[in-house]
Amino acid sequence: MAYKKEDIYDEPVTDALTQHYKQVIEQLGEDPEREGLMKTPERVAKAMQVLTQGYHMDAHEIINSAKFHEDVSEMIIVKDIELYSLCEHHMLPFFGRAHVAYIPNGWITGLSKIARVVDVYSHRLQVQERLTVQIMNAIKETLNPLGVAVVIEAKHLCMMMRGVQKQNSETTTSAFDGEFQKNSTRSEFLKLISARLS
Ligand SMILES: Nc1nc2c(ncn2[C@@H]2O[C@H](COP(=O)(O)OP(=O)(O)OP(=O)(O)O)[C@@H](O)[C@H]2O)c(=O)[nH]1
Ligand SMILES: [Zn+2]
Repeated sequence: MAYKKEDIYDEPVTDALTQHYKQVIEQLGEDPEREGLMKTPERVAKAMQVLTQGYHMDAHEIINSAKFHEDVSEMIIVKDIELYSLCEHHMLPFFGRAHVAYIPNGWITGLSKIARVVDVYSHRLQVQERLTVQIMNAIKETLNPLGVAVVIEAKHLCMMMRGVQKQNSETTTSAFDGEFQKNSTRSEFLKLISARLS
C-alpha cells in the first residue's frame, strides 16, 4: 500500500513522463531548458503520480484492515471529507466534499478508513458519478451494511477555467443503497449533512 511519499514514485514511470512533459512544454512554445522550467517536467511527472496513486491502492483492503465487530445499528455519517480528483475528459481537477453514511449490520470500520476510501477513488481519472458509486460499493462489499449513502459536491475546473466558463456552478451526485433507498432514511441523512453545511 503506497501510503508513504517515497513509495509513490516509480523510477521508469517518472523518467518516461519527464520526457513527455518536456515535449509538452516545447509544443506549448516554451523553452524547457530555461532555468525556471528545467526541473518542471520531473516535478509534473511526480505530481501526476501522486494524483493518480489510487490505481495502486485497494479500497477493500483498507476497510478490511480496520474492520471491527460491533452491535450498533444507528446511522454513521462522515461528512465534509475534502476531495481532489481529475476529470477523465480534460485531466483538470475537480474538487469538493464527500459525505458518506452507512448503517452497520454487525461490522464497522475505522472512521479514517472512510476518508481513505474517498482518496483511493478520487486519486484516479474520474467522472464524479462513477467516483460516487465506487465509494458506495467499496463500503457495501466489505461491511455488508444495512445501507450506504454517498453525496459528493464538487466544482470542475474544466467548466471554470475553459469551455463553458461557469465559475459558480457546483455539481452534486449521490448514490444510495439498502435502507437509504427508503425516503425516511434518505431524508434523515440529507437533513443531517445539510444541517452543518448551512
Ligand atoms: N458527467 C460528467 N461530465 C463531466 C465530468 N467532468 C467533466 N465532464 C464533462 O465532460 C464533457 C466532455 O464533453 P466534450 O464535448 O467531449 O468535451 P469539450 O468539447 O471539451 O466540452 P466543453 O467542456 O463543453 O467545452 C463536458 O461536458 C464536461 O463538462 C464529470 O465528472 N461527470
Ligand atoms: Zn473535464
